[in-house]
Amino acid sequence: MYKLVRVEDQFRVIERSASADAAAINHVSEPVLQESLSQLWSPCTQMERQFWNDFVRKGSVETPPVRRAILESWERCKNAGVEFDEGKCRDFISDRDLEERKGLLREISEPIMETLHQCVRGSGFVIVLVDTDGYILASLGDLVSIRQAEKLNFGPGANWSEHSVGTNAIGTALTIGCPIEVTGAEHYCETHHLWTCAAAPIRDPQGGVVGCLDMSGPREKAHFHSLGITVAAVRAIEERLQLEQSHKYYVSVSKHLATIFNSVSEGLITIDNKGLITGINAPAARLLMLHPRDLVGRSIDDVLRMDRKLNDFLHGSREYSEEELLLKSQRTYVRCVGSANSIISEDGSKLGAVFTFTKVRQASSQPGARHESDSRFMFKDIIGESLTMRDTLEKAKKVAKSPSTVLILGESGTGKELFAQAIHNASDRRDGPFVSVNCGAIPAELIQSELFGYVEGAFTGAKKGGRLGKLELANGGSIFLDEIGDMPLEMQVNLLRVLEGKAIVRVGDNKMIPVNVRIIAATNRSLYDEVSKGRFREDLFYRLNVVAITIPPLRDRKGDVRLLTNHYIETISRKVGKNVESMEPAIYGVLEAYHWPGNVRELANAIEYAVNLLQGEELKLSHLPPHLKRKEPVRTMAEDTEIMPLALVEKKAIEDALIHFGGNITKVSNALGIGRNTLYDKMKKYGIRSLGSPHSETVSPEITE
Ligand SMILES: Nc1ncnc2c1ncn2[C@@H]1O[C@H](COP(=O)(O)OP(=O)(O)OP(=O)(O)O)[C@@H](O)[C@H]1O
Repeated sequence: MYKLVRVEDQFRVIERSASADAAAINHVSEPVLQESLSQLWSPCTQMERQFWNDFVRKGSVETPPVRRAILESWERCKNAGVEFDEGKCRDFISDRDLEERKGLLREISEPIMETLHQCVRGSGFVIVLVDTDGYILASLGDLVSIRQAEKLNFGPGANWSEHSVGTNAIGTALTIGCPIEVTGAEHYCETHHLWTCAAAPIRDPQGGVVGCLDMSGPREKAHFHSLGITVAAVRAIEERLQLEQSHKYYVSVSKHLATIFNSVSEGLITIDNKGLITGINAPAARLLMLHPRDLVGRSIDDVLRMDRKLNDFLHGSREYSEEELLLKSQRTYVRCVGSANSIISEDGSKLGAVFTFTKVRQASSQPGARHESDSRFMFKDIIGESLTMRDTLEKAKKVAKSPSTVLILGESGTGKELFAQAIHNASDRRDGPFVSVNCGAIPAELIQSELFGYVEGAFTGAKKGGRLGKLELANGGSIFLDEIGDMPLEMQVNLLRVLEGKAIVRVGDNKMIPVNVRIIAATNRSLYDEVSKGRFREDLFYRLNVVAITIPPLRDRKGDVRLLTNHYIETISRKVGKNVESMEPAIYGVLEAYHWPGNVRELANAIEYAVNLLQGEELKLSHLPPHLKRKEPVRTMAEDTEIMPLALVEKKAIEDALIHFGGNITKVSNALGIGRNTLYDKMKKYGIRSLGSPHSETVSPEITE
C-alpha cells in the first residue's frame, strides 16, 4: 500500500505495509515509478477534450453538451478565477491543523478505506477522505496513483475543493451535496484530465455534510461501478457515525441517570426482568447497611427479605405504591414506605422494575417516644465558646469516634439531646438510624414493647404482623435513651441483657434477634443518688457510665448567654417574620445576670416571648418576660438554712459523701472523719445501701478501696 506524505510543500511517495507504522516506511525508487506511470496513465482523446476546450477557450459548449452538473461546476470555477491550466494544489493547512481536523471521522473511516482499497487493489486507484472544507484528511492507494497524485499535491492537508483546484469529484460533491463521478476532460484543470474520480459526501446522523470519500484513478479505468462502491463505503461510514452518536447519547443518558439516581434522598433499587439488581443508589445502600458493589448483579431475593406484597409485585405485575413495608437485609431491618414501578418495553414486555423507599419517620403512637428522630444536629450547631463548654465539646468529639456507650448528664434544657445527635452524626454510625426514646414519658407497662417490639398476638390489642421495637429500629445506628433515670427497675434488667448479649427478644416471642446498637443515655438526675436509693440498678449504671459527659448549666457559662441570645434573635425573628434591627444594650446585662434554671431551652423561650412582643425594629428590655428582670430576693443566712434533726443531717452527710466518692468506703470514712466500721454501723442504722454488693464494698473497679 502506498501513501503520500508531505515534507513542507513537497509530497513524497512512501510504501506502507498493511500493519504499517513509521518504521516500515520506504521511499519508492524513481525508475520503478516512471515505468508504472507510463503504462497506466494516458492522455485524453481529442474527442474527449473538445467540450472542455470549447468552454475554457470560447466560454461556451456546443452540442453534444456536457452533463449539467459539470457545466455548472465549470461556471463556478471560472467565476472563482481558478486557472484551468493549473491544477496543482497550492492551498494547505499546517500539520497541526490537519491533526486537529482528523478526529472521529478519520478514526471511523480509515478501516473502511482500507477495506475499499483491498477491493480495488492493483487498479491504480487512490482512496481519499476529505473534511467538510475539502481538506484531505487521509489517502492511500497503489503506487502509480499515489505517484501521480504526488504531481498534483493530491495528499493530506491539501485543499481539494472546487475553488482551490477546479471541478473534481471531491470538490463538486461537497458543493452540490450529492455523489458524483468526474472523468478526464470533465475536470476543470487540464492536469486532472488523466484522472477519473468518484466521490460521495458523508453525512452525520442529523444530515449535515461532515466530509467526503473519494476514489480516484487513471481515466481509462473509469467504471460505472466506481461511484456505487464509493457510495456503499460512505454508507458504512455513516452507519458507524450513527452508532458512535448513539453510544455517546447512551453514555450521556446513563451519566444523567446515575446523577439523578444518586441525588435523590430516597432509596432506589433497579432490577431486571430476572430480578437481578442492576442499580442501587447510595441512600438505599446506606439504609440497608450494604455496599452497592456487593449488590449489583445479585438477585434481589438473596439481598432483601421483603414483605409478601412487594414480593408479589416483583414477581408479578401488581402495582405497589406508597405502602409500608419491612425490608430486611442481612445486616439490618428497615421499616419503610415504598413504591415499585415496572419498566415496560415498547412491545409491552416487562424489562424490570424500579423500587423506591424511604425510612418511616412518624410520630409514635406512644407518648414520649419517637420512632426515629431527625438527627440533624452536628457539633458545629452547638453554640458555646466558654471554657467549660469547649472542654465538654472536646470530650464529646473524642467519644463520638469510639464505639463506647455514652452517658450524658446535665440539667433539663442544657442540650443533652443536641449532644446525643452530634455524637451520632460524628460517629461511624452516622448513616444508620438515630432513634430517640424518652423513657420518662412512656407508661411502665408499655416500655417493654416500645423498646423490644412484639410479635402478632403477643397481647390484646397487639397490631397484626407485630411491631418492631426501638432497639431493632435503631439497628446499625444509635438509640438515645433520654431520662434513663426514670426507667422502671424491671425494665432496667432487660436493658442490661441487651447491653451484655447484644440481642433482643420481642414480647411474645422467644427468638433472640441480634442487634447492633450504640446506646447514648441521658439523665438530669444524679444516677449515683438513684443507685444509692435503690431506684437504679447499679450494674446497669456501670454499664452505661462507660464514658460520662456532663453538660454545664447555662448559669455556669454566662459567656455563652450573649452568643445564644444573638442566635435565637436571628432564628426566631426569621421564623416569626419580624425584623430586629437593634437591641437595647441593657438586655444582655439582664440575661447574663439571670440564673436560668431551665437553661438554653428557657433562654430560647424568653427570646421567643420578646420577639413576639416586639413592635418596630428595636428589641427592648420591656419585651423580656418580667420574671427575668426581677431581682432574686436576698436571703439571710438564717432564712436560708434548713433546720433538720441531727440524725437526718448525719444521714444526709453520709449519703452525699457516698455519692461524692462514688461509694468508696475508705474515702468516705476519711472525709467524714470516722472509722470504716463506724461508717458501716451508721449506714446500717440509717438504712443506707452501699453502692457495692452486700458482701463487698464495691462491685465496680471504678469504686474501690
Ligand atoms: N449549646 C447549644 N447551642 C444551641 N442550641 C442549644 C444548645 N443547648 C441547647 N440548645 C437548644 O435548647 C433546646 C433544649 O435542648 P435539648 O432538648 O437537647 O436539652 P436536654 O438537655 O435534652 O433537655 P431535657 O433534659 O429537658 O430533655 C433545644 O432546642 C436545643 O436545640
